[in-house]
Amino acid sequence: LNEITQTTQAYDENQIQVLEGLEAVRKRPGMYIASTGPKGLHHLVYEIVDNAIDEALAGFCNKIVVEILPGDIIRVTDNGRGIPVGIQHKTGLPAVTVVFTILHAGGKFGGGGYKVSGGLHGVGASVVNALSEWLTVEVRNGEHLYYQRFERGTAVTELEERDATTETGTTVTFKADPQIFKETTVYEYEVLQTRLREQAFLNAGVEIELIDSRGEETVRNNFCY
Ligand SMILES: Cc1cc(C)cc(-c2cc(NC(=O)[C@H]3COCCO3)[nH]n2)c1
Repeated sequence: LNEITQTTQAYDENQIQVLEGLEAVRKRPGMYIASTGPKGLHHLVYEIVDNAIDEALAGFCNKIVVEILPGDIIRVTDNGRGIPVGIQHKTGLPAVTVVFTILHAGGKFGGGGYKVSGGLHGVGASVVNALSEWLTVEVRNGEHLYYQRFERGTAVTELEERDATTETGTTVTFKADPQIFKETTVYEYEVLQTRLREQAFLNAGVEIELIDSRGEETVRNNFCY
């Protein structure tokens, strides 16, 4: 009984932690991203790409695709191992759900929950999730495709196990929340292009492709050094 109680209890406490963390991000976005203007909007993409780059630095990914879809929806896909889907003992939640809902205030290098100038060092996924009208994550772990959807940071589905697949990788699709980004939610291709080229240069061996499919003609650029 204790085991069940423990899981149930942990779930409740963690639920509260999740809601408090995400509420803080939505209340004071400027504490977590540069601004809620165009710079902050583009920063959302960089936070997600940073996670895929971490996987590449770990040696398990060599291709990252960033796509701007109609409606200024962003899709980032990597061909890494896939974020773990196993249940995390502490929270009783799948690890991938924790990545998107628990505010890892300490960051990778310890310290407080404050923003570090260069970004959130690969722990910004929950911040992006909190500031998105909706976000979906798809994980391919070589056995199945897993899927989960969030709205303004709150899970609106469980982690669903879907079709079998031999592929591995992670895809995150999100729409920035116009309630947060009041000035604009339109991405500038050149701004993303400049930053992604830089990231490809700094992380030699990782191919980064940028695709803009918002217009009649799809525009694409590949960066690989
Ligand atoms: C596009 C995107 C967005 C986010 C938030 C994470 C990732 C991501 C995270 C990882 N990999 C992991 O988390 C590691 C860590 O644990 C072992 C399996 O791989 N690959 N890709 C990719």
